[in-house]
Amino acid sequence: MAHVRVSLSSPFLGSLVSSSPRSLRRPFPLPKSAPSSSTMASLGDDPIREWILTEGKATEITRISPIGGGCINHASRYDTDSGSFFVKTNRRIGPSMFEGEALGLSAMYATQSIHVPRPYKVGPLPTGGSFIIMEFIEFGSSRGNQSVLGKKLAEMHKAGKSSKGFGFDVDNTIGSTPQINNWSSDWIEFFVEHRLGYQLKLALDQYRDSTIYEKGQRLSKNLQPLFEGVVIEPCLLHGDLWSGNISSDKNGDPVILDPACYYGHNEAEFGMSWCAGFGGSFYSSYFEVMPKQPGFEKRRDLYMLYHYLNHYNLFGSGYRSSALSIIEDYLRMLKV
Ligand SMILES: Nc1ncnc2c1ncn2[C@@H]1O[C@H](COP(=O)(O)OP(=O)(O)OP(=O)(O)O)[C@@H](O)[C@H]1O
Repeated sequence: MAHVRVSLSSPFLGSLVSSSPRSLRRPFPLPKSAPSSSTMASLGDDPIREWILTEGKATEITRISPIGGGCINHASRYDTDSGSFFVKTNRRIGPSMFEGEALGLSAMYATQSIHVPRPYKVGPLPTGGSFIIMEFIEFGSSRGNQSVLGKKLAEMHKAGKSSKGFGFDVDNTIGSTPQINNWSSDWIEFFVEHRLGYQLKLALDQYRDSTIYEKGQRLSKNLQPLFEGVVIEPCLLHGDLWSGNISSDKNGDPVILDPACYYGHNEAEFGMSWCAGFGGSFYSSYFEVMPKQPGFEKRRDLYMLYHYLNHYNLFGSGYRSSALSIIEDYLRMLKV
């Protein structure tokens, strides 16, 4: 999914902070009558209505309201006599993007740990494009309790195990950049090839940035000392955990949305922490469930580097110096 990354601590985007990213726009009331035969005949033209009025077990859709906040997709709330549904549509991109999102949501949902919307249906739109229908979540007013967020995220990491190694069953996107998830039994190899390597090559191709490419490659070949004494089990990651994808439900429990899931080193989950505002209570609760591993602090910037490079590739040179200085600091530290 595409994002404009907004971090209160970001020196680049501070003025873009939206005051109410989750606010609903003006709703469009629908007629309350039961579906007529002509409506029924046209249901096949509208697979969203069709699913809601059949498998969704509703007999009428009472209102459809657009929801703001997203960047690349159109989001709506469908209110029905069997509850509300959250629907995203994209008029240009086929179902593969939403299939990736749905598989990620299903995997996280299956851990029964942190609240994520349950995905119901993905499909093509008859006029081109695609849709996803999922559980509608009524958000609460607060951002939720940091300590509970840390604990529940760690529970998800602990419960979400993989028998296939590092990767995911489908590729997905990080922002709008493809994220390759080919399975691998070796975490460093996976991270070097499909995370750092992909972004470095993109920077070379689109900006001809041979400096960042060559220094980044040199770092990639010398990562081993950062992982000494660490046992890395693949665990389910949200993959794009920043403040725009974290909320709370009306009970105050944390909710995480809009994932770019894969199975990876749990510490890679903190790669977006520079846009997430995690505090001390978040980390202490997290580490009670998923103990901190030796060298955690040394690897923290490495995992951020992937996302800084992605921001550089998505949004341009404002992020280049952050990415380059992380690379150069590591080259100095590792003496390579
Ligand atoms: N299950 C849900 N129930 C209710 N509201 C939701 C749900 N999922 C997302 N939203 C809200 O809908 C808005 C758009 O969703 P989302 O951010 O997933 O859209 P997108 O266009 O796919 O993403 P992006 O932000 O990556 O462009 C967000 O502001 C979010 O708060």
